[in-house]
Amino acid sequence: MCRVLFLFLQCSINFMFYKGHNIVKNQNTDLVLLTPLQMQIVDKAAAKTIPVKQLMENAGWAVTQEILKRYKPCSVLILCGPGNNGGDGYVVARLLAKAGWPVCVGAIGKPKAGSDAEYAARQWCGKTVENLEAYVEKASLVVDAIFGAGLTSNLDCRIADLLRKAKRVIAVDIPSGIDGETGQIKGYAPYAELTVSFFRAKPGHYLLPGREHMGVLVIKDISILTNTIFTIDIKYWLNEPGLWEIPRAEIEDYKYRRGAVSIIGGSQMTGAARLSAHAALNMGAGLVHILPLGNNEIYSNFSACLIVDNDPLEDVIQDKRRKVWVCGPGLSIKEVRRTLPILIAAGKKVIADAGVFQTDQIDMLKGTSIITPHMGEFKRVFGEIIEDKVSAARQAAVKTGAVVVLKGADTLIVAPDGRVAINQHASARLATAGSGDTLTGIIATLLASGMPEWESACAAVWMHGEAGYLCDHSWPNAEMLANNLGKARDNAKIIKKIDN
Ligand SMILES: NC(=O)C1=CN([C@@H]2O[C@H](COP(=O)(O)OP(=O)(O)OC[C@H]3O[C@@H](n4cnc5c(N)ncnc54)[C@H](OP(=O)(O)O)[C@@H]3O)[C@@H](O)[C@H]2O)[C@H](O)CC1
Ligand SMILES: [K+]
Repeated sequence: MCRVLFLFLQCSINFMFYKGHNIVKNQNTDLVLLTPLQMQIVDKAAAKTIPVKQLMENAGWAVTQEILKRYKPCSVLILCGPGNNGGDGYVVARLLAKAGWPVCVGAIGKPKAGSDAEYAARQWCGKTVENLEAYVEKASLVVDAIFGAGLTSNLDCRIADLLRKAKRVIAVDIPSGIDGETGQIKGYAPYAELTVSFFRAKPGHYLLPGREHMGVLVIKDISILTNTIFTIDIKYWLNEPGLWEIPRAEIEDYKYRRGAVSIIGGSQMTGAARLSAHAALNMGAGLVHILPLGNNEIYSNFSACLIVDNDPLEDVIQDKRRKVWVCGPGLSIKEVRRTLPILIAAGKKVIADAGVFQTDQIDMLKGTSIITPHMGEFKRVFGEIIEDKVSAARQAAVKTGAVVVLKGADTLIVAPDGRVAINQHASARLATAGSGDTLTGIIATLLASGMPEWESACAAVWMHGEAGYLCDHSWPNAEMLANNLGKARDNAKIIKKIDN
């Protein structure tokens, strides 16, 4: 009850800040992810009201509290780099030693004269060791305060070798070597068992491969005010309820207002379109049509709730109430070429999946609303990833004008205007045949119910993950996922109620 009240108050305050502000629009600030560069801007803004020395003290205190909460006293080596990450490390050393723990510091580089990190280093009166190789092997815990947001290039081999020898690592802000924006590894990065970061998480905490290195990730408040976020053009969010809102069923709803989903049904691989339809029906679409390109009987026998079109596509698209179409699941390239251009030319909102990714013809996708490739399909259409996958997905979104759902263990939902949501709400067990068709049906339902493109895709990806979690310990197949969607939708609303 208290938590609900607290969250309600917090969100009301957040909402007051949102109003009238044109950068973060009606979106839960708790879900904002800040790039290292944006974090520097926040730090600078925060430093106008709280000195950096105090922020550093708060950061070090926050890390110390997490260590004291989780571990019994043991020998700790704190590796401190030359910047403020190292500064946080010196604070941890002082506070842990004060709590009676056997602590020593290993200095990797020297803080700049007059810097806040140098100030923190001077406050450390305990043991500083030189022979780091020997100490790192002996220490029960190694605190990695070498580099955080300020990492600029690959980790030096000596530092990498040192970290390799550590048995159990606790990372301050982020494990050294992980790029806070992309989650990529710069040379080497340790696998921490606990990572304590501050104010807001960074994209690199959730993007793979970085995410695998975090262990338990804890984000601590260090007294930076939420309103410092509003000076920044936020582009990254964690995909959780609160980032989007699912329309409620209203008493005056009728089937077309709830949303009509139309699916092109392949003539050979008929399971995919049926799975999309099954998901749309279970997600609460007002009505679901399949337009078969052959094999009508199998679609007609599928479900009494499904409407199977008898007329050709050219006629069916005249129905203005049928705005949202799924094109691709189970389709051959020939079938895609026969249908996709007609849908786009008719101004339909098209969710393009599977069969549309069989060529490298990007132009074919222009005018679609949402595309949902997995990494293999993405590379086939857009080529190898040269920088990182977020940049590649952003470029693809700009080129096609569509929201790109780049499916994987860290599914990205990227809008042509640059917004990126990172999804971690999914288990590896979702990787099963038909799972993508189910996702397409969920997206179509939400889009047909009036949600905007990016929000529909974000909500659908979360609910797809939730449906997988609802399968408990069994291995979900696509039908089981679809069967859990009603409950997944309810759960999204329950969490949403608390957050807003
Ligand atoms: N609000 C907050 O979240 C706060 C965070 N704090 C902590 O501050 C760090 C960020 O501090 P910063 O000083 O910007 O950066 P780092 O400590 O990560 O590193 C900067 C120094 O490291 C050198 N560097 C960078 N990469 C390498 C490399 N590959 N090899 C060798 N040296 C490297 C860099 O040298 P330059 O020549 O590039 O300048 C710097 O000397 C954040 O992560 C938090 O832990 C604050 O304590 C309080 C508020
Ligand atoms: K670190």
